[in-house]
Amino acid sequence: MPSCDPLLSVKNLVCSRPEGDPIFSNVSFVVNEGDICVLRARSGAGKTTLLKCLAHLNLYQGTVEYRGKQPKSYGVPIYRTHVQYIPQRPSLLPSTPRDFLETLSEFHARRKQGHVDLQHAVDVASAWGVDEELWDRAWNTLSGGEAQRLALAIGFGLHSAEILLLDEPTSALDLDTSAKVEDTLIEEVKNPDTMLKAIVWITHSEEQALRVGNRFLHLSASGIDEEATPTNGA
Ligand SMILES: Nc1ncnc2c1ncn2[C@@H]1O[C@H](COP(=O)(O)OP(=O)(O)OP(=O)(O)O)[C@@H](O)[C@H]1O
Repeated sequence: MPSCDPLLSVKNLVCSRPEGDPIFSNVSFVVNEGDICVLRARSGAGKTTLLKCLAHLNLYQGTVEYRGKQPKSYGVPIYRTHVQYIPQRPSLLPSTPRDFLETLSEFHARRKQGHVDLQHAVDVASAWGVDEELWDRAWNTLSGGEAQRLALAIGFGLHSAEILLLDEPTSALDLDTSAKVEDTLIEEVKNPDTMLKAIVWITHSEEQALRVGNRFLHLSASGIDEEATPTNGA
């Protein structure tokens, strides 16, 4: 019988600065299959911090459950392949995109997470205008937009994430390239034959929020509100 648990369930999340004062508290929401949840808030409100909590990369209080179970019951590394955070600035990674993809794919193969299609990542990046030679350049020599597209393509190529947590994924891209990336991501969520089932997507752009989102979440220090349309100037 199919599970009736939401894909991701977040209850009473609190995340604090090292000094102890909370960045946000009382954050509760669910993510269901087919959702592209746009997450907006003023700068510094804690959007990146929230995505890192969801990926179990930050300490938090409260509960995060993926398909009804907490990250530790999957093993945190496995959990992170299913609920995958893609940072805004991948250029801080060591080595090259190809090395990173191969390292991750070896990890996935070892854990028998299914087929690891390296060529798929290369093809997706090409469709987004990334030259193949960039796969072998050091991350820190790539432009912000090149690094951003390669990091996203790696997320796709691994075919293991059911939920992508995207931190301003097109912030470094021009409008045309951004539109291509948006279309690929939306199609991937809509297509029942692909692994990807939902996205939580941070954007400062109201226009982009309206293009990609079917749910609109607004984060503040006191919690998260769901809105019918994205908040102006978030
Ligand atoms: N490791 C840390 N130590 C201290 N403060 C931190 C740490 N990480 C984040 N913060 C603080 O937490 C707050 C939220 O940061 P976060 O990056 O999550 O905000 P954001 O909403 O994503 O911002 P932006 O829209 O500018 O990217 C900020 O005030 C930030 O300075």
